[in-house]
Amino acid sequence: FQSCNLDTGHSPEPSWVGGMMSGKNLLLKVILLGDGGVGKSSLMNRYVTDRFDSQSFHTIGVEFLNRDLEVDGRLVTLQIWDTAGQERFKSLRTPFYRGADCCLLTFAVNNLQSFQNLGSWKKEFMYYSDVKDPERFPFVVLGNKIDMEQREVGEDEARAWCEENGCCPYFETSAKDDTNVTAAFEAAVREVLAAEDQIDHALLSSTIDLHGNRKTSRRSCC
Ligand SMILES: Nc1nc2c(ncn2[C@@H]2O[C@H](COP(=O)(O)OP(=O)(O)OP(=O)(O)O)[C@@H](O)[C@H]2O)c(=O)[nH]1
Ligand SMILES: [Mg+2]
Repeated sequence: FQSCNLDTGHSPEPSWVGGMMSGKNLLLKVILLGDGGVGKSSLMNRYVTDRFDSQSFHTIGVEFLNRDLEVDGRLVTLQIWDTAGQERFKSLRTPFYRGADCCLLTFAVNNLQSFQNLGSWKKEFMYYSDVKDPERFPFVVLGNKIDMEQREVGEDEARAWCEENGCCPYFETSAKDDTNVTAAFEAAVREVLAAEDQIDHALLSSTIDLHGNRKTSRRSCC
C-alpha cells in the first residue's frame, strides 16, 4: 500500500462521480469523518494493514492509505483519507474534502455525542467538498466499537437516522475485532459505482431523448 501524511497543500480536483483511472484501476477517494476518538484511524489501519493499536494517537491534519480491491469484477484502488476529528484541527482537514467520491460518517456506539454530531459532520462535508450533485452524493454511516459493552446508541436508532437522512447504508463495526470493516469499505465502493451507473444511465437517456425531457432517476441519499 501507499501512504501519505499531509498537513498542508492542495487537494486534487474533484473526481466525483466515478473517480479517476490509476493504471488499470479506478481510483476512488473515500473520506472518513467523525468526532475525535471514534476510531477512524483504527478502521483505516485495520482495513489496509490488518493491525489494531489500542493506544493510537489523535490524528493531526489528514493521512491517507491506498488499498487495491476487486468489487463486482471491477479493479479499484481505494484511497482512504483519514481526517482529524478534533475541533481544533478543522482548518487542517476541510481543504481535503474536495474530490471525495464517498464520505464515511463515523461515530462510536458507546458515545452518544459522537452520534448526535453526525449531522454536523455531514453539513461540514457538504460545505467544504463543493460536490456537484448533493442529493445523489454517496454516504455510508459506520457505528464503530461494537465490541464495547456499554452502548449509548442502539442499532435501530442509528438505522432510523440513516433513513431520515436519506437511505445511506449503515454498518456496525469493530476495528478492534475486525467486524464488518471490509464490508463497510466495499459498500462505499459499491455506492460510488452505483452512483456512476446512474449518471451513465441519465446521460444515455438525455442523449436519446430528442424532446429534451431528460429523465434522471433521482436517488436521494443522506
Ligand atoms: N474497543 C475498541 N476500541 C477502539 C475501536 N476502534 C478504535 N478504538 C480505540 O479508540 C481510540 C481512538 O481511536 P482512533 O482510531 O485514534 O480514533 P480517531 O477517530 O482516529 O480519532 P482522531 O484522530 O482524534 O479523529 C484508540 O485508543 C483506539 O484503540 C474499536 O472498534 N473497539
Ligand atoms: Mg485518527
